[in-house]
Amino acid sequence: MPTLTEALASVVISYILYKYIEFYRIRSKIDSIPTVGSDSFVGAYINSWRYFINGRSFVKEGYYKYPGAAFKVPTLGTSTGWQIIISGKAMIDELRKAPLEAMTLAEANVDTLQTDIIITKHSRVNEFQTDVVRTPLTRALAGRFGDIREEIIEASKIYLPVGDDWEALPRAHGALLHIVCRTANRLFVGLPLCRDPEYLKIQEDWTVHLFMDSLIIHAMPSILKPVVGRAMSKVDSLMKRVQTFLEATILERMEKDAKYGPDWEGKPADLISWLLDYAPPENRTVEDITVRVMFVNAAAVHTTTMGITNVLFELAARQEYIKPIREEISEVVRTHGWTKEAMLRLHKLDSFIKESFRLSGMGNTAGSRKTYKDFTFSNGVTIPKGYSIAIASGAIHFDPAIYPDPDTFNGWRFCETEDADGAKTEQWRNQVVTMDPTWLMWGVGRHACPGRFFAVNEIKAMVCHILSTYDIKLPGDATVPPAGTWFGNGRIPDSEAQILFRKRRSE
Ligand code: HEM
Repeated sequence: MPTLTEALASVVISYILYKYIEFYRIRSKIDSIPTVGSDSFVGAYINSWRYFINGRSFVKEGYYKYPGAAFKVPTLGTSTGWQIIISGKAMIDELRKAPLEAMTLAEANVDTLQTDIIITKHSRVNEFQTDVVRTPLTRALAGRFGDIREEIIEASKIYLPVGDDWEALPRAHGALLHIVCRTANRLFVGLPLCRDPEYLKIQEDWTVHLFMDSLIIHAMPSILKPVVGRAMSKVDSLMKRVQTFLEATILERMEKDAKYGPDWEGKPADLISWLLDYAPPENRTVEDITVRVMFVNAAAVHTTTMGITNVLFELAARQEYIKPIREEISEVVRTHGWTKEAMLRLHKLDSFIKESFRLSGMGNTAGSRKTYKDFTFSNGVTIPKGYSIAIASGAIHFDPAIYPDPDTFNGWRFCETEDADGAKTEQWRNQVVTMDPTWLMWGVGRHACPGRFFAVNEIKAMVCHILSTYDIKLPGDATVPPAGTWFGNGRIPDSEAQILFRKRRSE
């Protein structure tokens, strides 16, 4: 009879042996793609943690070693344990055009976020909410700009200090998160729900739970994932709670649709109406619409918050930009009022935001996809079925051949050109929302971010309100913005960093 210790030891040894055989089986299918760092069983495991902490250096190394080609890095964030990364115009273009039957973002998300375990039946669904964001939500931005601006102003009164003297806003990132979440939900679900503290807290928190839970599930032995992973996740109960907030509204809208047809008088122009308009019959349920409202919040809230936080850190650190941007705002608003049209004409601010996005980044890679079948690029690189692929966006955004002097912040990089004699001409090129193979903030192709127009309008409207109402600076008059933290492929702004505010005195 083996002792308990012997029995446990044999379970552990069998598990390691199984992982060892599995590792080489999975790797053998992508052996032709070079690895950054070690690709041995132990070396790759160590590197997957190093990639989690400092993925940027891996992507940069691969980008310069294998230009226009593919390389792979070990990662904790996919079920194969590998992330294949590509660069070069031709490969990016082929990924952009890859058919949905070959690879999708949704499948990459199912894998990275372990949604089959965490949100089970809602994991692999018809993604009509993407069409809703792309079309009716984006079209409504002009008509609902007044509401968006009003919510920014009202939320700022609560979350931003407004004394005559400098006052620190501790954890600026957290305060901005509340403003962004309220503003987004003014558009998504309207008043009064967009100001309900419990509803907002869930919308702010649930995405964080999803990310953290998925990381823990990736680290578990496969056999435990479905039961332990599911049991520990709070996401299901949060979804049920949001359903109680939305149920009466969704039912009332469905009733009115049934009674008066789809265009009844007084129908609110919000996410709930648009989702019901776009939902196939089998998806017109309270539960399904609730889940979509949560998915859109997940896509919209933390991304936009990171964007505006980085922009404000840069502005507070680089005081010399504040005056020209304020002048531009006054001039444009004098002609166009507080409208979406005005936001479109803020060229200097647009360039500043784009440069802030480029330098502070948010992701190290973009255009994540997982393959449903083998996919071969025209240069002969094959991505086998079931593997994850992405573009080396972080390295591309710092490539000196594309962005001269890439490590230097130049807020006018995208709104000025310099001739051979160094004379500068104002010329607006490449807005922040415009995509191309060298500007990958929004991903690529059919999965490219459909919410980018809303995100940029919201960020511009927030900057306009803040610069018109307050002076801002960093503690100690620092001229370098707070550094962010990298986790795997993402960069999170310093959540402890402060911004100082006072009632506007300067021009
Ligand atoms: C600064 C803010 C934002 C950033 C940086 C951002 C970035 C991205 C990126 C990189 C993707 C994946 C693209 C790809 O894989 O090719 C994406 C997808 C998506 N984003 Fe955004 N996003 C932002 C804000 C928003 C907002 C405000 C919304 C909604 C109103 C939104 C809705 C979506 C949706 C629905 C998708 C999925 C598209 C699909 O599956 O085809 N995003 N976003």
